[in-house]
Amino acid sequence: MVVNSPAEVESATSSEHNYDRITELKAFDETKAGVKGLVDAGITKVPRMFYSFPDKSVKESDNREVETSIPVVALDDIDGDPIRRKKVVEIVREASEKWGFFQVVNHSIPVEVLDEMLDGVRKFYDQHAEVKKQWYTRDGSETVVYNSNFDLFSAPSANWRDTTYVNMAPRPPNADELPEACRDILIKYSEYIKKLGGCLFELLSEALGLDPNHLNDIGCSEGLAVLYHCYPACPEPELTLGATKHADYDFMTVLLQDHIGGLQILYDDQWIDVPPVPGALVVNVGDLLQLISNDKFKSSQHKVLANHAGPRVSVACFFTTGLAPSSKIYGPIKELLSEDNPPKYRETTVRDYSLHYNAKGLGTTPALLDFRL
Ligand SMILES: O=C(O)CCC(=O)C(=O)O
Ligand SMILES: [Fe+2]
Repeated sequence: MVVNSPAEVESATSSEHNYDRITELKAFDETKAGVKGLVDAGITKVPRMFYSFPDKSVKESDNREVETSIPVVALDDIDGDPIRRKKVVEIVREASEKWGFFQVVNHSIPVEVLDEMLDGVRKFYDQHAEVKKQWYTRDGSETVVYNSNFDLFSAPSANWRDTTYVNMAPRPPNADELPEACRDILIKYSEYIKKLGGCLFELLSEALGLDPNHLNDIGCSEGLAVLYHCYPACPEPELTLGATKHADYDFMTVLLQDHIGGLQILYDDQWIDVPPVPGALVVNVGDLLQLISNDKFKSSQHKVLANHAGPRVSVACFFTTGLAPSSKIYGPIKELLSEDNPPKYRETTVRDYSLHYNAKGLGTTPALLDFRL
């Protein structure tokens, strides 16, 4: 059966849902070669397991012009010039309330380091499938977790991407446990990102009207998980997605994307492009920051389109301790609450929130809603 319009995709994916999906998923997973393996083998049709469902919550026919796009903020001089810092905090506040997203430039990570990081990711995924296989696993306790679709067996549709995941803080792995293809730059880049993360959490604290150290002091920048993605060129990009609509499960994400583009955020029922800006990093508020800010800051849903061009690579740095054992309890920050602003969420640990999010997988209802009081 040849399928090409979204309506036909929907009908195919629902009426033929009993096609041998599980067998196909298992066969795909057992190749340990990911989506890149399919593309390298010369596939010309997107297999059904990757078909995405039309998103009924978004008005596709609505062509309203959106008057603005997410801001790009320059971070130079914010330590030496209090007036400039105030301006930057104001932009960060507005963007975090309205979009949950902004981009930063002049962030003190040299552009050569950004380029080297993206090159390292390309080098990792360009390795022969037999070499990469050693890292392919679904065991989250491994130091390096490379696979395609962490939720392959639970999500309604698979994404056209492969991902590798490494926890770089608070307990970084030994260098020799990391893949040689990107080892050195991964360590160097993580150091830069930890520093930048500390500085961004200061700005976010100030934007919430708190002491600059508040978010760092309560542990928001304690954990860093680095996820590097590969979105191979797709022969039929209209049938699938690079990443299904989702919000991030951490406090904050700092994303490095290459020149190809495809990242979009959902704002006022419309998809807005997050265009690649040379030298920029994309910053977004995660679910846990929305929770502790009691909805002042927004963890926006976003997705990644599949593309004929590629592979697109990106590096998403998640500020979270993820599934590591955690005893710290997070709930809406007391200083932000009042009679008019009572807590909107129940308390949780980072681990419990992450477990809940992972169990749901992408493409379901937002995990954060399940923590609302
Ligand atoms: O690759 C991208 O542009 C976005 C990745 C992303 O949304 C994620 O890792 O959560
Ligand atoms: Fe994301």
